Amino acid sequence: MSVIVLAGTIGAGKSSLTALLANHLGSQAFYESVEENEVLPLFYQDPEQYAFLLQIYFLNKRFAKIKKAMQEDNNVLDRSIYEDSLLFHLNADLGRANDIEVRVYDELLNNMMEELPHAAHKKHPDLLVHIKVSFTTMLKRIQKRGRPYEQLDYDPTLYEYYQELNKRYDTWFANYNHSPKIQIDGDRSNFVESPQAAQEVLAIIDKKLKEIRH
Ligand SMILES: Nc1ncnc2c1ncn2[C@@H]1O[C@H](COP(=O)(O)OP(=O)(O)O)[C@@H](O)[C@H]1O
Ligand SMILES: Nc1nc2c(ncn2[C@H]2C[C@H](O)[C@@H](COP(=O)(O)O)O2)c(=O)[nH]1
Repeated sequence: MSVIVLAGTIGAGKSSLTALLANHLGSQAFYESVEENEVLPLFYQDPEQYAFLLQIYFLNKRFAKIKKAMQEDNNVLDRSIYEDSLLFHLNADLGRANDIEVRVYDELLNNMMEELPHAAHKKHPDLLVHIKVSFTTMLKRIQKRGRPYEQLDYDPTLYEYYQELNKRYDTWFANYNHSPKIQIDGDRSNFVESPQAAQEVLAIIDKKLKEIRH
């Protein structure tokens, strides 16, 4: 069984392209747990208090979604489990998790990653699609989507948080080697409002999937 997974910073366009791609492939989209996530708003209110709990929440939900997504071919996952550690360690580096929490998280993540092949028939996705956006675009997209607790006027310190996150994604993608990968320029391709841009992105993904599977 194979899945395609979307990766990218906050507001990059993962959920939007997940929907487009799943519709194009006639498969199921598995979105990140956000709207029903009771910890997320608490995290943005008090990151020091909730960074660890939020990460355990997301890790657990991601693992469950991978198991479900892997039950059929060509399903599409919104954000990869490989980004979980990036997000948690950014928060830990900002002092929002203590050494014990980091140790507990790292051990749990390692154990769960070892269980992936048994739980999901296959350890890795067929393809990871990274949407790269500039920091300026990231901020614009977060504002456009309009989640109150993500806005800079809610918490101006989110500027540095988002800036560091976007910077770390470049290194993360460069080092990612768990599966074939491609990168989409989210600054230039308006696959949300331009049907032509959407077709172009889907054609790029189709081409890569064909290469991988033949
Ligand atoms: N390529 C794009 N061009 C223009 N707007 C986009 C693009 N990708 C996403 N958006 C918009 O940016 C916001 C965030 O998109 P979303 O898919 O939720 O990103 P993510 O899931 O990566 O956080 C939404 O309002 C969406 O309509
Ligand atoms: N601290 C963490 N926050 C996370 C994680 N995964 C998502 N998120 C946050 C970021 C956004 O506010 C929201 C949705 O993410 P998008 O990238 O889809 O905008 O949830 C995580 O693992 N840790």
